Amino acid sequence: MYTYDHVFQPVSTQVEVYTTSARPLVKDVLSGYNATIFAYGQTASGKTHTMEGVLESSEFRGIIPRIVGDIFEHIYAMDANLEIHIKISYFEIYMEKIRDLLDMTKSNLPIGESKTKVPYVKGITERFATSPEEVLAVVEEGKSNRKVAVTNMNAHSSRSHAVFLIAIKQENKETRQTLTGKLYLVDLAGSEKVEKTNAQGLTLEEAKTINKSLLALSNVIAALSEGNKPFIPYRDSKLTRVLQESLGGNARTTLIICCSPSPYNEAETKTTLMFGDRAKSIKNKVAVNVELTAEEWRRRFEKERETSQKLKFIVQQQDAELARWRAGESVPESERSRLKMKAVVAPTTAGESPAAVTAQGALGVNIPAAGLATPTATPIATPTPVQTRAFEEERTRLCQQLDEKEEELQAQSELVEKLTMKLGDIEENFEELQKDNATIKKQITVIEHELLSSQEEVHEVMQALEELAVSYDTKDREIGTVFNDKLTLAQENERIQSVLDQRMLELEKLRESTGLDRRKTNELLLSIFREVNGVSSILSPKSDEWVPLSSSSSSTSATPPPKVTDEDFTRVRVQLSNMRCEARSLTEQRAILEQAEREAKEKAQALMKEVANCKLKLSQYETHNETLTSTLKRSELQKRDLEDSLHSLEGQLQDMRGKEESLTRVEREREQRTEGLEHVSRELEDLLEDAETLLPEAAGSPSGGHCWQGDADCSDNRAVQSSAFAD
Ligand SMILES: Nc1ncnc2c1ncn2[C@@H]1O[C@H](COP(=O)(O)OP(=O)(O)OP(=O)(O)O)[C@@H](O)[C@H]1O
Repeated sequence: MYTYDHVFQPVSTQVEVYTTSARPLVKDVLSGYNATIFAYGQTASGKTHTMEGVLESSEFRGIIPRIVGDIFEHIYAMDANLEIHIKISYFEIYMEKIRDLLDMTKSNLPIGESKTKVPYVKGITERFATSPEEVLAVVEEGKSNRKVAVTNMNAHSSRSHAVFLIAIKQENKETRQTLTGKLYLVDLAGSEKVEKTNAQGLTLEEAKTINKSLLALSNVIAALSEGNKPFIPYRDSKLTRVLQESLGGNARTTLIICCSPSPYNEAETKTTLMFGDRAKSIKNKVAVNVELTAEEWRRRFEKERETSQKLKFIVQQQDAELARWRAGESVPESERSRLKMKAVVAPTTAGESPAAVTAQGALGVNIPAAGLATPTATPIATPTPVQTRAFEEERTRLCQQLDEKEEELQAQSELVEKLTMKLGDIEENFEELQKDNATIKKQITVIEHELLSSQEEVHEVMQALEELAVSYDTKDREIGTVFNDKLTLAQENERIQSVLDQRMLELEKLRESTGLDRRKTNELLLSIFREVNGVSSILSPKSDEWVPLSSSSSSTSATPPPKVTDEDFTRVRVQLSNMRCEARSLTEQRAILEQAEREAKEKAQALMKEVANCKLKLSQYETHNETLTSTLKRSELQKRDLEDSLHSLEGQLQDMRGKEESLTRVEREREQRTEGLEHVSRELEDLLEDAETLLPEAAGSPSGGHCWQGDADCSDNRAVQSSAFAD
């Protein structure tokens, strides 16, 4: 169950919404009150439609164009004695930055505080307007600037709070009295949940910031609705800080909550309804922003003084009468004091400012009547000439005192103003310094991280270098061993080659000698065969005659063979047996030689194999050697690269150390500056405290003429509100 002042149906028209929720504020603003209209709700629920609508359409125009029209209508019908100034500002709060929509160069405006502790946007553009058209032109300008920002920075219309401010200052040309009313028209950012939008990156940041500022708004509203909270967290976001006056302060505030009827948005709708319900219970403390002229203050002071003198006189008379009664004297009726206190202090509405009357009439705000009327109902005893003179002297003295106090007060106010400004500047500087400090700290952390990672990197590089050096040594040793092996192999190869050459020579010789032996053996065998042939021809069974072996066919018929004797036979037989022996020994020699040849061949083959093996090994070693050499070269290159990177890392390390030193220096300087600033701000606070103690003294003196908000001694407790105009 939620409670609201009014609920509009989906079919409600723009006129209905305006007439019910916004129109009553027009009179309030023109009577010197502050007013605010907020539009709250999730994206696309109709906030902009409600606040702006379609500017050009008379049917679909929203609150802004309608209220502007009404304000001007009222102004046109007002007293000609009033001088009216209308100033317009238009800004948006996006990602906790205040952007001036009437001057795009102002993208991060600070928030300041007026003398009366009212927050305002420092340096915001204020445009004077003399007609509704001019105001609407400013609205259009702001809207188009917002569109430019939208296209430049991704669509953020629904993610920024747009604040349109109309400040109306009325000055009575006769009395110089001024009334100031401010009207804030706020189109809040969409209040949807982050998870529902699937926001990521910048959008997520935006959503978080919006949620943060809307959370700050609901926290402020919650704290205000509880009513007994000593602290209201206005400073938690720029939105609540800027609109501090509108939230539980001096403003008549209307909150329009826009809800979606879709079941999909049930959660958001419920939150929105609860937000509105809670906001409903807040009670603002409204007061007219009136500035009294010095003349008005003096007039009131004179009145007060007269009353006090009369009262004093009555008291004196009554004291005297009492003394007489106490002394046992009877005071006759004719000498008794006839003055009644009531008659002197009887209130009257005469002299009350028109603004206060309007305020009472229109808003029912309990503003006590101002001033005291001269008593007319009861006659006052005429003072004696001595008393009159004394009064006159007293009056002159009091007037002088009043002038002095006024001057003092003026000087003090100026001093306070200056000090406040200085304090503001110092606070700004301090904030900036704190921001710088935070940035520097972040940078230091980043640099420290970088330094740490670089140190780790250097460490890793050093380790890698060490490992490389170790592997380099191992490889070097391996290469040395391989070189030695290669040398030994080459020597072995040479030795084997020489042995091989020797064996080849031996083989050659052996071949030659075998060839010679063969030839000899052949020749011998030939001669033996010849001889055997001769012998066989001699011993041929066909004839008993010897046929010479060499000429058996040709000389058969020519000469008869000689006669063979037994001796010849014996000789031949001996010769034959000798030849047989010789042939046997030769055959044996031949077999030995053939065996030796075979062995030599085998040996040669084995040697050849060994040589081939050696050659293979050599080529393998050479390949291995080449691989090792290339690995060595690569390792050397790597080593050189690593040395280079080590050098550059050392350079970086030195740079970082330099940076670290400079950062430490900056940090030290900053600390010194912070200390200095703190010292200055302490001094300023002391000064302000002194000034504050001096101010009430000055204001509370019997002749004090200024009335400050909340001053209990003041007969008229209407707030004296210094507005942005005064700033
Ligand atoms: N009551 C209504 N009648 C007709 N159209 C409406 C109404 N409310 C909203 N719309 C339309 O719905 C659309 C979204 O509304 P609008 O832009 O006002 O939403 P919003 O809450 O301001 O959104 P955002 O948070 O994105 O700024 C607009 O096209 C608007 O014209």
